[in-house]
Amino acid sequence: MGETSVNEPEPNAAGEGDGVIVTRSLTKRYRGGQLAVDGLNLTVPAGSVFGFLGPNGSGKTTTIRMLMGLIEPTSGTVQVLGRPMPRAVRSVLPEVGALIEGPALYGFLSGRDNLLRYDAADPTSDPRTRRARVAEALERVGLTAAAGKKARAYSLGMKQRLGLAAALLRPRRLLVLDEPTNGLDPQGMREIRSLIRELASDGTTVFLSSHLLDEIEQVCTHAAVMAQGRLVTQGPVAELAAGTRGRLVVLTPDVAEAARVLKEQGVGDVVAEEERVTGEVPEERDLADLNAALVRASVRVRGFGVERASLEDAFVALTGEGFDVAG
Ligand SMILES: Nc1ncnc2c1ncn2[C@@H]1O[C@H](COP(=O)(O)OP(=O)(O)OP(=O)(O)O)[C@@H](O)[C@H]1O
Repeated sequence: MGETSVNEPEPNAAGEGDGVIVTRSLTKRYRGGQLAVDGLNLTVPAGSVFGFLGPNGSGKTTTIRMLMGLIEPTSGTVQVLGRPMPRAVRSVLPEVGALIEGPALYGFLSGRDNLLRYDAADPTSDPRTRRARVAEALERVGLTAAAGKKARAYSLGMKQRLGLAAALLRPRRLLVLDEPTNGLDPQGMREIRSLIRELASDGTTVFLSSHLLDEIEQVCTHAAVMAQGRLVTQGPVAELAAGTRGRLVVLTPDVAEAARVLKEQGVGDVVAEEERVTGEVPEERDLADLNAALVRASVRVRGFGVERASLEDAFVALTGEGFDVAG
């Protein structure tokens, strides 16, 4: 591309104030004609743990590849750390730690030797402090005890952690993690999540993709939701779900009668379970009126309330689809 660092635009302070990652009308159409990402406007605030959420095939990996300068957009722009990608890829990537599609490891080398090789591949790293740097990264991800084992003997979770350690060999302003807990057991997932929280508490912005809604709710401060290549919504996680009304839950021994009354009162999607009836309350209905109607019909009510809406409720409300559908 004939890129030189001389005529590369300086990091733009105003641009970065807008976000560590900013995409405008970002679009990718693959050669076969598949429109994988369609007009994406993404803004990732500095210091956030940003969840990039979507069912399989919704365009997450394609977007991440464009963010990292691995593939060219068909149209639209990407700025990472205030600089345009892929043009500024050489100056941006050293400040970005990435874990994409599983780390590339040498199975015949130990975890420690893999990291020593990674570190040696970085022309800016000082060989005199290499061992100390690698030891610190191993410690950080909890792999010190297993550092001498060959990488091929590592579990999937240990491989992910080794990949994270490689991303942490130098201080990073941004970490980009593609499905970091994919294939891990619940314990491994918890460990990676707590590591992500710890990194974020040091001020690193973390951008991670996931197809797991509850994972995003547990670890992320902000999220963007994708469906079929398009952005459905983005913002602080608390606000995304707050915009959606949660489900009405009535606890009662008179399940059949309660279900009948609620339907009659215009409640949608009424589901009767054992000692519990749930449903969707229309916007205009006052909950107090519903409660009064139940009491009038002599339904014995043990509990009456609205469950907090989850991100999944928000997704379903925004797309009219279940979250698990493959794109
Ligand atoms: N190299 C490619 N050539 C053609 N089509 C592709 C290519 N890579 C991905 N696609 C298509 O683009 C769409 C988006 O895929 P992408 O991998 O970005 O989604 P994703 O959200 O990351 O899904 P997953 O979680 O399954 O990886 C899919 O329909 C996929 O089949």
